[in-house]
Amino acid sequence: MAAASSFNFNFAPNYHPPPSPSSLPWRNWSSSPFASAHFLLRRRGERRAGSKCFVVLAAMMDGAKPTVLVADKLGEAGLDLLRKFANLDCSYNLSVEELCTKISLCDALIVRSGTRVTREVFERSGGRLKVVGRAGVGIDNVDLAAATEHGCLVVNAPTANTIAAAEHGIALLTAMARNIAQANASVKAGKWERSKYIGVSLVGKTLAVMGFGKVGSEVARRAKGLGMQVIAHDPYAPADRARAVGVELVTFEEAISTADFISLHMPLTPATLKMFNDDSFSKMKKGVRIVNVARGGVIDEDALVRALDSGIVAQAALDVFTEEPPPKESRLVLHENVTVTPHLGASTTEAQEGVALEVAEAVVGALRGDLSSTAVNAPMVPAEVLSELAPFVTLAEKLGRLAVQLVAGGSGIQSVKVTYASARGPDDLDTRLLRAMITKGLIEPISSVFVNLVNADFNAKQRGLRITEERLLLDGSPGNPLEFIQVQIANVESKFAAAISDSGEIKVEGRVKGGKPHLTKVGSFGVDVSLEGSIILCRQVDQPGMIGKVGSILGEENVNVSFMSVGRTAPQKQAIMTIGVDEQPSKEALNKIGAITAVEEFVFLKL
Ligand SMILES: NC(=O)c1ccc[n+]([C@@H]2O[C@H](COP(=O)([O-])OP(=O)(O)OC[C@H]3O[C@@H](n4cnc5c(N)ncnc54)[C@H](O)[C@@H]3O)[C@@H](O)[C@H]2O)c1
Ligand SMILES: O=C(O)[C@H](O)COP(=O)(O)O
Repeated sequence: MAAASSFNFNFAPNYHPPPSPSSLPWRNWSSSPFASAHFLLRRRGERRAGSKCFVVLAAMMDGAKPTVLVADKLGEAGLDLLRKFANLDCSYNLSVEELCTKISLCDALIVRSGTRVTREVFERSGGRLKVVGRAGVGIDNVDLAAATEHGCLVVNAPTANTIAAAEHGIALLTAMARNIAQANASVKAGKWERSKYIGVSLVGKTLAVMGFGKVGSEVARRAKGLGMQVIAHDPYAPADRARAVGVELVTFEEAISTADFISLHMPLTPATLKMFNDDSFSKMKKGVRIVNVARGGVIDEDALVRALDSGIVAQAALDVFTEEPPPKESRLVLHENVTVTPHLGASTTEAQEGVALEVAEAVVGALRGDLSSTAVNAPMVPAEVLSELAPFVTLAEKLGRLAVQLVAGGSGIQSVKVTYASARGPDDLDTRLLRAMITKGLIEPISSVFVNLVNADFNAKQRGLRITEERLLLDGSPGNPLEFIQVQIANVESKFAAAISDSGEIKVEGRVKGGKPHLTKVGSFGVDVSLEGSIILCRQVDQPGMIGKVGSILGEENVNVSFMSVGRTAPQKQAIMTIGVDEQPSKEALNKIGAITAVEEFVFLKL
């Protein structure tokens, strides 16, 4: 039984709502099975031990210490850790031009929300920048698409400031309800306005938590402790997680129309941009109070001013703004019913030490090819799965390399079909890594780009390469993750005609035998060679003495033959000889092989 699927080229970054949360395990860390785990980072196919996950990255500066630019203030614990491993350049408040000038000398960049990491930054890095570390949660200040296109890993610190942000949300909620900021200013101005600052009670009121992730759920817990009725809206949060906190998940409309207080905790994405606008304010209960410790951009700030003026919104307490710092004359900031703080949600001593360590560990890990847990623009595979998949990862890349080298020059490759034959169901077999490695194998021999797990899909898309994946569900026990992988390139000519299968595509198939990748089929011919070094494929009329003839031509050239094998259709008919060689034979030697009378065609393939 085969289930075909065309692969989605877009390695969607976290925070860009996917169709289902489970399809993007690298988003929404609190609810992900990987939340507190470490992830394995890999460099150029070299495997390292790790406890949980895997990301391909080529970031190690062999020998030399990497340079890390810290562009926003970072806690000392993080800086100390970074110093042990890298040359640190702590330069704050850089202009765009200063940042772009420095970046070509840096292997990693660490920022908070104060620095925008734009496409220009990646472009001007000239390929040196391998990791961007965001010392915090929100990655809306990092151009993830550009990072991915440049093969640059983005990591964040998703957990260390959760409690600080939740506490700040509760602080704003209670301060707003009791006019603390306004009353404080009034007393300090020499006034004593007790009747002006009568507040509202929280107990028994309905709080709608918009975005039930890490911060939202902590706010919900605390609000319940204050005696509030808490409902939540989050299209991607599991209902059972909400139920466990005693919170009902409701629709957006229901949340905003029934709440006395609304607290915002979603990321800023194209989907959430200005989701609180004239239309949504018009559906709210008159006198609603709003807290925003998420991102300013989720509110249309002009619409909020109108809603405040009309009394639909009685009060707002805001830690974040569309533009930070907001303009001095901002009507919103100056509004008497608005309480503001300068993006202080994560600003506790504890949270800052925490994020600094969290991001420093992630960046150092990424640069070293070690453990990290927080990649936001790369898929990951659990380590236990990785250890099983490792030989198939090598096989996948080599099959891609072989297949593309079999294409005759001038044929444009557009369509590649990958078949995974396995007794495991799709839920038990994560093929993203294999697909990325096949893509790497397909692209690298014919281009100068370096393809890694971060940018594989992007590079495929750039080249107009459409890769479809098919699963062949085999009977039997799923002990092995895969029985074989097949790569087929359609609508092309081959420089080795025997590589064209009966159905007209270039076809190569491989299996893992004794932990080693083997090529087991070329076109319709069964072969069996270990995929090491390079290989010569020879189609010949099956007859005695061929191995000896080819062996002596290579021997004269001092080319070491690691193996030879012959697969034939029938005795005395056609056969394919596969010869493994450690060195590349000269053109003359290859021509001599081609001149052997029985040889009908041959090709030299580099692995
Ligand atoms: N003010 C601060 O200093 C501060 C500190 C920490 C976090 N934050 C911000 O708070 C927000 C939440 O952080 P977090 O750590 O809880 O992130 P999170 O990823 O754990 O949670 C975000 C939640 O929002 C949900 N969501 C996505 N789209 C949504 C939509 N359209 N409607 C409703 N929910 C949606 C997601 O499913 C997720 O559950 C982020 O914007 C983050 O940048 C601000
Ligand atoms: O997304 C976050 O983590 C918060 O907004 C904190 O941002 P900051 O690191 O700039 O304080």
